[in-house]
Amino acid sequence: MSENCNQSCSSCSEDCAERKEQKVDFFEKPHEMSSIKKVIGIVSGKGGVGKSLVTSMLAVTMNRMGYHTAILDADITGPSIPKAFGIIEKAKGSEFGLFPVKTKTGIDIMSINLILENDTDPVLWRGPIIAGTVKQFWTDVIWSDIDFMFIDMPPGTGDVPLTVFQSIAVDGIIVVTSPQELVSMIVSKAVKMAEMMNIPIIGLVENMSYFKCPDNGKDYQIFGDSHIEEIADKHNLKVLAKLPIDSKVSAACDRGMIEFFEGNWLESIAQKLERMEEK
Ligand SMILES: Nc1ncnc2c1ncn2[C@@H]1O[C@H](COP(=O)(O)OP(=O)(O)OP(=O)(O)O)[C@@H](O)[C@H]1O
Repeated sequence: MSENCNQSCSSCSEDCAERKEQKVDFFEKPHEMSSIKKVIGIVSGKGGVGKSLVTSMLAVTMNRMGYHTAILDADITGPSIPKAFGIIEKAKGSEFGLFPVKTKTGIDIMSINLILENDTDPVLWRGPIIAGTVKQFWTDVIWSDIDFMFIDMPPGTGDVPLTVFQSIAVDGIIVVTSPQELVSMIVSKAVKMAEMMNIPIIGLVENMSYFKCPDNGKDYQIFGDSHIEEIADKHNLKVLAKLPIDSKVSAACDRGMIEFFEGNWLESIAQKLERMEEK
């Protein structure tokens, strides 16, 4: 016990043996007309590492396997999901709630850009408003018969992702990293956050891991040697996939054609998620 103990664990940050955790359930219920079997959060330590790409590709991969998938784009200040799927129409509502927009292959999507009149308008909102909007995507949107919902989380481990994890009953998270960032620190932060929130980490995905030269077929580690395996071992986690830098993938995102990407990099993750669904 700290020598300055004031007997109030809720206002103290000491990690002492006497600490009494207060278990408060802040979970929000989804819309009463919604049916969502599994919810997977995709997180990253910082922006631009490919979190939205991994979210999109996972939804596409599981959709190809016959599951009804959905994406809740919780990245309110940097929404990139509608563009990757080439969605230009806006979300519609009824007296009961708001409906997600369906992609060409039937994936249900909700994103701030499907509501804003002009999707180039910046979202200049403070944290609580942003977190409130994400909560509404969960409580006010009618998500029908969803087998797997993927949440593209806001980057980092700050206020907004914390509120989202407290409000939405997430079944597991996948951490996306890239070799050039401070992976060790970022994974440690994500692991701590998941522990605090009591959410299982399904594993790590290393994006932009290597480049496969089309001329000689060799793999080159453009951003230097990867340390993802050691880091995963340290935290008793699994490396679920390593994605190459592939200009066809970024071109597909830019043209709104991510549903038609070719590659099976995420199939092993999809099979792992499939086993979760059976439980
Ligand atoms: N493996 C890859 N190969 C080629 N381009 C990639 C790859 N991964 C991501 N990109 C491109 O990098 C850009 C950033 O990716 P993405 O939007 O998925 O990152 P993010 O982590 O979600 O970023 P933010 O948090 O800012 O939304 C996109 O243009 C995407 O197409």
